[in-house]
Amino acid sequence: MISAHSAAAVRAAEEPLLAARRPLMATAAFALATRVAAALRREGYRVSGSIVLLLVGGGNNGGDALFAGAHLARRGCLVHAALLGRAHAGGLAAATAAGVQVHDLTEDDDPAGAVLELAGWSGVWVDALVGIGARGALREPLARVVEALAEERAENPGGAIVVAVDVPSGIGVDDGTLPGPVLPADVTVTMGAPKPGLLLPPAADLAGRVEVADVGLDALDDAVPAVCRLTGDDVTALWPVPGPGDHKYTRGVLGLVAGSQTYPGAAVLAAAGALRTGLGMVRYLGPEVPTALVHQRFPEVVAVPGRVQAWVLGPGVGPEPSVRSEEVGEALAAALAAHRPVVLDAGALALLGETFTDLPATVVLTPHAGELAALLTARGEETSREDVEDAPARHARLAAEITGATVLLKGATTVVAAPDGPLYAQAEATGWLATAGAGDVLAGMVGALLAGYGDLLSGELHGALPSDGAGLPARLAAAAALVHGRAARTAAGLTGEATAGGAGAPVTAMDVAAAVPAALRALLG
Ligand SMILES: NC(=O)C1=CN([C@@H]2O[C@H](COP(=O)(O)OP(=O)(O)OC[C@H]3O[C@@H](n4cnc5c(N)ncnc54)[C@H](O)[C@@H]3O)[C@@H](O)[C@H]2O)[C@@H](O)CC1
Ligand SMILES: Nc1ncnc2c1ncn2[C@@H]1O[C@H](COP(=O)(O)OP(=O)(O)O)[C@@H](O)[C@H]1O
Ligand SMILES: [K+]
Repeated sequence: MISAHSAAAVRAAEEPLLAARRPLMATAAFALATRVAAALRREGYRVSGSIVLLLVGGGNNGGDALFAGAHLARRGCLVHAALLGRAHAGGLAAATAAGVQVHDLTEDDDPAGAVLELAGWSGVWVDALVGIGARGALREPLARVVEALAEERAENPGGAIVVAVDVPSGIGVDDGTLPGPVLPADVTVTMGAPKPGLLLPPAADLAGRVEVADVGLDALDDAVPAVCRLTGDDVTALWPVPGPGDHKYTRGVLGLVAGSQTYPGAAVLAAAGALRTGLGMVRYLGPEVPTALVHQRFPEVVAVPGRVQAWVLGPGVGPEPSVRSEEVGEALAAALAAHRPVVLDAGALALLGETFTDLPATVVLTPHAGELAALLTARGEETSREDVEDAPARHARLAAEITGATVLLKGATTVVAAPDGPLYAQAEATGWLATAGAGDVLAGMVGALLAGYGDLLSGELHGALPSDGAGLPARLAAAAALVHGRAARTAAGLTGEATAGGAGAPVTAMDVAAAVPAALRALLG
């Protein structure tokens, strides 16, 4: 698992070390210099003779860069430092002593022009304007400098390597927002632990490759992270694998109220997602047309009511009131009364306007940005789709707090929030996944996982959710999002790992469901 910690948590972990006079900045700077050298070599450049431009702000973030610049100068780089704030005194002295050429632009009439000129002949730009001490959007003149560099980089994408120190300057460190201009990085060297904004959209998309420099913040090992990203190993540990003692009822039965006469296909897609995820049985409850379609594709689906361990309600049901949405409402009331975990998707989300308040965290909502905006607005928090897209984590958390439920907000990076505990941010999807019905498949997958843990989540086995079971629905939802993303990559002809390159090829939602077993095989061995 990749764990990100808030700026405050990082500062708290630093405090005792600084009090004990541990040389944190020296350690950070040495790691930064090493990573800059490695980035140069990856691109096929020699370190000695490379020209490096340090963009230095007035805080310790700039101090890191100045000390790193001294190391790089001693390794034969030609290092320039553009000072855009009152520079860290020790760092400046070290840099000057090592032969770094210092350009004090704090009183310059046109700092953006001066930086652009230096940037034009530099092979690496080190962004150390602000780190975790940033407050809001970059102020002038930093904003203008960053805008000019970002424009130059967009026009000349194969140009300089951009290395951000700790975070790309000006991102919302704790919430992943972009309050103002930010220079996209190729590499972010982050100190001690990743910061939430390096995992959360939209800021995470500007961080490039994130490398963690170990500065010995051991206190963070025991701290609850602010944001997590599950890796393949976490999913392997979580995924229910049947043993010799299992039968279909112990593996989990999922009740599915999805699809309507208008959108019958969603029933098939949600069933496909659930079945490919692995569970004992899917019970489908719906009208004639979708039932026939489901049976045509999956004769193993049982279409009579009976015992279930979890529910998926709402895919392929329109948001407007209808006989079908009433059925969804009745199923939800029954599931809540029986303390069963439930996934609420599409049409079921519209029921949450005024009714069904105070939900348990075992209810998982799966909105996309537009649906989350509608849900929040219906709950008195006027919100547009753009608001959600600008701050996905904040809005997912708000919806979780208002409803009590776990919220899985779909997008290129899928964010999962419970009312408390860490957020999850999973980014393994490919753009090909943005296709009609892919969300229905995901709803089925989340439902199947909840069914696998259904008795535990219902508190039947343990009387109550065990303490390490708090946050389990969010972890399971994040695991489903990881596998869904990897299945899409597999179906598109990419390798499952998100780091693999290549464009791949279009996929349908059914292709994604069909690729889930292959994605799981790669994880479960
Ligand atoms: N405390 C330490 O000794 C360590 C600090 N580290 C580095 O220090 C950084 C944190 O340093 P600081 O607390 O000094 O803070 P920063 O250097 O991140 O930022 C503070 C500076 O930015 C300015 N600033 C803040 N918001 C701004 C805005 N919106 N527009 C323009 N300027 C703005 C402030 O006036 C101040 O000059 C970390 O990100 C990390 O890079 C690391 O070296 C590890 C050890
Ligand atoms: N740009 C993107 N890149 C990768 N995945 C995406 C992107 N946009 C959306 N997705 C994913 O595609 C799926 C689309 O789901 P959704 O919008 O609910 O579609 P539908 O309602 O038609 O099923 C979600 O899993 C979402 O996370
Ligand atoms: K920075």
